[in-house]
Amino acid sequence: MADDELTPLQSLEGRLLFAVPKKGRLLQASLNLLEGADIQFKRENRLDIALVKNLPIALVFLPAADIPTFVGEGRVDLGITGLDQVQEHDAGVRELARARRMSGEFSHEEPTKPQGCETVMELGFGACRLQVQVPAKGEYATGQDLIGKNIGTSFVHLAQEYFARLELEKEGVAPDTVDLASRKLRTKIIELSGSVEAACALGVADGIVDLVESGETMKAAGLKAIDTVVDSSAILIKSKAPSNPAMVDLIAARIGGVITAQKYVLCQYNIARTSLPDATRVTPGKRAPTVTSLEEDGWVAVSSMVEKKKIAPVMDELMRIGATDILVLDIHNTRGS
Ligand SMILES: Nc1ncnc2c1ncn2[C@@H]1O[C@H](COP(=O)(O)OP(=O)(O)OP(=O)(O)O)[C@@H](O)[C@H]1O
Ligand SMILES: O=P(O)(O)OC[C@H]1O[C@H](OP(=O)(O)OP(=O)(O)O)[C@H](O)[C@@H]1O
Repeated sequence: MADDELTPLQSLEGRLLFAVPKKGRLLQASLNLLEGADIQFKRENRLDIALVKNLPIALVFLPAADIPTFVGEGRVDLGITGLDQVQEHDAGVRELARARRMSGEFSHEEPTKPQGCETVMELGFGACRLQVQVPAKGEYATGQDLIGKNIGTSFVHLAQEYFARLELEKEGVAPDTVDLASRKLRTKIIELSGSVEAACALGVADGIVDLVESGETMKAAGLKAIDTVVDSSAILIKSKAPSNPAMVDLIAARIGGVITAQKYVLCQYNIARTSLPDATRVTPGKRAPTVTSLEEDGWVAVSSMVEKKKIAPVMDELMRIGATDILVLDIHNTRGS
């Protein structure tokens, strides 16, 4: 039977599973990355699995918060999610392990694959911070002031660890010497699944632990940040035992190429050979600039990758050292750079 005659679930056999956020802040940038890496697929309406046409891969569309679980348990080979979600998942795994230790319960079921996920690379989008926030006009100024209070959050495990540390610090105990979950938290962590910023105004919480990007939501809700728990951005993660490591490397190389292309431009110009040391200083390239002789004696053409965000001052500097015919070109894709 041909692949297109099978239902997606039937034809997953032999395919690398790649989890992609099914909605929300990371969806569009993730789809752009897949397109740049020439991962071709058609997502049928309401189906969360899509077979890739040109590679032995199946995409699985999952909530960003669940992707670390699927990858960490080795059910899915690769995934795109936020570092905040990976850290929250890891904190949950630590908590479960501690709870099991404390109750004397040990799992007899040995996992068939190594557990946990590894970061392959940062993806250059989805930058945000998980911050402790309190009413801007209220009495709380530090995390310590919130000890014993009510905290609203979707990141319950990270919040629990954060306040466990603060409580230990306050008692003068070094957090690293104590099992964080082996003691009862005085601070009350209240799990909320969205619109966390409303919790203080509505009297549910004294403070919250929530994501901030532009700060607009926090400002509109009359909150201010008093501490940062995680500095996050989107990452590519892989399972510790992927089904096809060579395919994981291929996808990672393709995605890496797209990210580099998005981050850099190619700067080309002509310059007197005597000024080449200055030029190399201004545009060192990722490894070294490419220098070609020109027909005109004493002149060379230089070509070098420059970070997009630095290109304007670099062009100013090139003009200053006597470069001419300066061109800046977009890079469509890269590999091996
Ligand atoms: N304001 C933001 N700016 C940038 N990235 C964000 C922002 N909010 C969240 N993120 C990133 O996107 C990830 C997914 O968040 P998002 O709110 O889009 O999830 P979701 O799956 O739609 O869940 P929910 O239904 O809880 O909102 C976060 O874990 C974080 O890494
Ligand atoms: O600093 P800002 O740029 O304003 O972004 C921060 C907001 O974005 C996220 O929520 P999202 O809009 O994804 O909705 P949610 O509250 O349903 O999670 C986050 O939980 C904040 O509420």
